[in-house]
Amino acid sequence: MATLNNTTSPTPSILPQVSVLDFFMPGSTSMITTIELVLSMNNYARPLFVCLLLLLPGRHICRYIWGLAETYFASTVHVSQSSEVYDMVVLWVASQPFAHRARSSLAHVGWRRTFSSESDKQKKPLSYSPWDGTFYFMYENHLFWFRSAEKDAGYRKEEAITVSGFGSPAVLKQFFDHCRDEYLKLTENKTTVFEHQEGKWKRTKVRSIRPLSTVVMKEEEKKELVEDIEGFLDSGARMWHTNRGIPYRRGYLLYGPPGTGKSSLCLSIAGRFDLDVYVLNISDIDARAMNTLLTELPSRCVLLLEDVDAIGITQPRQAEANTERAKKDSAKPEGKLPLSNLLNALDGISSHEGRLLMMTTNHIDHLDPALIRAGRTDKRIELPHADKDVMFRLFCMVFKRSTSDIQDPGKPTEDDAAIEQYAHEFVGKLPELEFSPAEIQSFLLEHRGSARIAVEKAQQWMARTREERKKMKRADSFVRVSDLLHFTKQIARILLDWGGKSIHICVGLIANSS
Ligand SMILES: Nc1ncnc2c1ncn2[C@@H]1O[C@H](COP(=O)(O)OP(=O)(O)OP(=O)(O)O)[C@@H](O)[C@H]1O
Repeated sequence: MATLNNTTSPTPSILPQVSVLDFFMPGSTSMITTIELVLSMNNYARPLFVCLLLLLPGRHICRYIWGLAETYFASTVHVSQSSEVYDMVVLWVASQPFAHRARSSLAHVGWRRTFSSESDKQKKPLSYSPWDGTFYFMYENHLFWFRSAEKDAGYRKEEAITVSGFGSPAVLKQFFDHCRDEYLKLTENKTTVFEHQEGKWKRTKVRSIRPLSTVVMKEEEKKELVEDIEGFLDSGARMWHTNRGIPYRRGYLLYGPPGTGKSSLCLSIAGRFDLDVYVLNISDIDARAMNTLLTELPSRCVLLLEDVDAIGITQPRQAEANTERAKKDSAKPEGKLPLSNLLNALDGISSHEGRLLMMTTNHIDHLDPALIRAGRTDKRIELPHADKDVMFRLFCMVFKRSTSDIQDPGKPTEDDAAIEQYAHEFVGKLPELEFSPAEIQSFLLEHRGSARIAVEKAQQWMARTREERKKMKRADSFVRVSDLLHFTKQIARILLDWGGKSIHICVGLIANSS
């Protein structure tokens, strides 16, 4: 109790003096009061109070010391979201225990499954990665910390991460190599497809490699293509080209009607040579963005330009330069990339060496000769509608048993000889070069439970498909007629307008002259 009395009694006696002090040193009154309060505290309260007082600046001091240590002794690697390294690190981090304990996380739908071979049983599985904070972990007995935050990347926000650690930068690099190895394990036997978004390459799909044998086409042509690419990707090929001053690039054009396997062949080739596919959507970008994207391509990859006839770059260059209309066209949002820019980017000084260019088109005759001249397009491969051989092989591919198929034990299965027999019957019922492999495959899949039923229904399907095509053609020609009517109306309106104006001018002139 005595102590309590002591704490209260001195305060009023010093007030008159401190108010004068306060005049010269604002805040000194309360400081002196606090000191007196501490001095008058009992033995337990005093150290407790002192500890609390120390703790407050202590936190700042610690942070300051940590900052200094980080600046002078830690190594840091920065990774932006648009880089593939981001996936490597975040995938590794997401699989670590500290990530599961993180109180702040970013949720993703089906993200890890993109890479792994987990079954698709679960609908929209969620995965989490630590987000917005600092997360500490041990790697090879070194303390590392991972930070993620949103950063300003010019006109938009971009997620960025940093990984830091004390000690030699070599350990940090070793950590990144480890993340890379884990990532490569996940993408083994997979083809990664990149597309561009906001001027940056972004991984959009990771697909299981499609075996080349599943793309049904003329075998000699396929073999020739594979050998050509093998030669191009050979370890000594780059030097060979350099020594002879020949640009180290190769271009292929795959052409044919829709659904004949052009895209499938590109993906399959990429898988066969363990290359990633970069899909360039030309209708979406201007010349500058395209140049930047091309310079960011890795040293070995497939650059895919799909439907080159349909992207507004097909006008011959002469016409492009001369006609007013072409100038107007080039201002349109679609096809805003002039052909000359594309050609320069593909094989000009700044173009990328070591890439495989694959272009696909449904209309080779619509293409500018400059785009498909030798040197830009080294090989042209036609993928036509299905002939007898293609139909036969498609049939066998769908119905023959594969060793990795999961068999239904209750279901009788036909042996390969019987399937081949059915395949011959099937081929006999359909005409050559009328249907695309995609159409035939789709029909066969409809009846994949029974080869016999597929054969029985083949002619019915053929008649139905022909009928559907006729209807589509009629609808198409109707659209064309209505387009023509619309066009005629426009012309008539312009003529009337023009005629009206001329009469008006003539009347005006006559009136003036009289
Ligand atoms: N030659 C083929 N061999 C095996 N499958 C094929 C073949 N052609 C088409 N298909 C199948 O048809 C579907 C469509 O094929 P794909 O997209 O490769 O055709 P495409 O020629 O690129 O068509 P488009 O010109 O419309 O882009 C795919 O599922 C593919 O498996």
